[in-house]
Amino acid sequence: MDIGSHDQLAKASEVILTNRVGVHSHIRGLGLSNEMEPRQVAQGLVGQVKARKAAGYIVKMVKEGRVTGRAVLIAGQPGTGKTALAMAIAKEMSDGAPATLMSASEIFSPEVSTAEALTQALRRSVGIRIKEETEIIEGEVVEVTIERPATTSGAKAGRLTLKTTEMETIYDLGGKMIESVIKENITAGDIITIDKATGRIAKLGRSFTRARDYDAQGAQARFIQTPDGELQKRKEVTHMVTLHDIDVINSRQQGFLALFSGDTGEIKQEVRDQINQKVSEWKEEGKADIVPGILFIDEVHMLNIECFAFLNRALEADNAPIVIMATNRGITKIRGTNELSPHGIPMDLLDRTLIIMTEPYTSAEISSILKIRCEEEDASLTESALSQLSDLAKETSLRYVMQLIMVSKVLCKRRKATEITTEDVLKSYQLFSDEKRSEDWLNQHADQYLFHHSAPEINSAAGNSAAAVSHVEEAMVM
Ligand SMILES: Nc1ncnc2c1ncn2[C@@H]1O[C@H](COP(=O)(O)OP(=O)(O)OP(=O)(O)O)[C@@H](O)[C@H]1O
Repeated sequence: MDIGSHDQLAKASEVILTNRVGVHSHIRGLGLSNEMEPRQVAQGLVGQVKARKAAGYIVKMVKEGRVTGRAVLIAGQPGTGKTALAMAIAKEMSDGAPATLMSASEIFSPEVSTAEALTQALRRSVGIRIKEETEIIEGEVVEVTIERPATTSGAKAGRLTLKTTEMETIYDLGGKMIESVIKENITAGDIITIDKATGRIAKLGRSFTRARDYDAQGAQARFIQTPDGELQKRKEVTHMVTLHDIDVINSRQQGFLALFSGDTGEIKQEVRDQINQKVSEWKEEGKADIVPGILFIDEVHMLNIECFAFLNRALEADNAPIVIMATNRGITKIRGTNELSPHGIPMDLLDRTLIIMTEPYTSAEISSILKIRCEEEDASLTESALSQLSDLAKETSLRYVMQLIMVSKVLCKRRKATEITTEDVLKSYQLFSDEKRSEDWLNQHADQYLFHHSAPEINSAAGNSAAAVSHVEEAMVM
């Protein structure tokens, strides 16, 4: 069999190692200093300092658990980083309270009502930190013996001797435990814990007394003291689940498997009432803490008046999460009505909302964002190609230009070069139209299309964009 040349194999492994790069994958946090001051470029975010600082205060309040049921609106022109900001907030929260990110259109589905979908989203954003005492066995492994059966059908038998500084015990191992011991590669001298309820084995490190046993210890070998006292101990562990997880597990017709399929259907109000009551009992008994998190609803203008009324009410409930909304709409109709309102959001909800405005980027900021994106997409480009992309972003949009990076990279690779040049950028710009050029095209060829409505304001916008595009083309030909 021909297993392929070295080159072919190298190419195949290159494909396997390729990481998928998402549109916001470069965002790692809000990039704030300890004093809550945003750095101009940090953790993948560029500029937008006022909005980042405001977002930082929201995160701080949520982390301190001091607020519940607030509404925040991130408003700004398209492509000014509203979703990027929400992603950064979610990253900042990653180790604590839950953060749910969704688009308003996800609320509408044939399976569940909008009220149910919103309730599920809200309850997914409230965490319950459950404290539990579990029994563990903790000690240093003195000896592990696993007897393999002579026939394939026979069961394995095993014994594990563990000790502390004060005692030593031999445990018989069942089939599952034997598997864990083999998988974790447990050997004499390891300090381990065994969760008695689940049988899960965790390696804590190697015993100091064995530090000189082998010359070749792994670089990360962690040496620790042999535990003292009893082998069996009680330890407090905490788990974080969301209210929605508890709802699903307790909703009989769903079962916990619905958590994996995401197909939870409607959950009865009685189930939720019982769970709320149980959770407040746990809270009073000190067994659990309620941790309200964040629900981010992008494109919030897509919600209709009923959804807004529902949200308004839901925010008044105890332990409601912070609802962060984002929109790029100006003064527009509230869906489901003929009423105009700023951002398409009813005034009563706007009135209780903290608004964070995002501002358009300067040329230098656009250039910085593009540079970060090129690094993220592993694309190296010449200085002139970068400034050409920045110019194009001003004429078209930041989003469109970000897409050109990947196309230019493919073109560059095809001509076996390593650095994207202005020619690659120009070619990709000519291959893929931006929104303004496609609109311009439609207006020019209106008579060849079906159902073409020529709106005067669209025509004038297209006229401007045509001028802008020809200006870019001129600049690129030079
Ligand atoms: N300040 C920033 N720093 C780094 N990347 C950014 C910044 N702002 C925007 N981006 C990136 O630019 C792209 C467009 O931004 P984003 O989707 O966040 O805009 P938006 O304001 O949500 O737009 P829309 O109103 O159209 O939904 C994304 O890939 C985003 O990650």
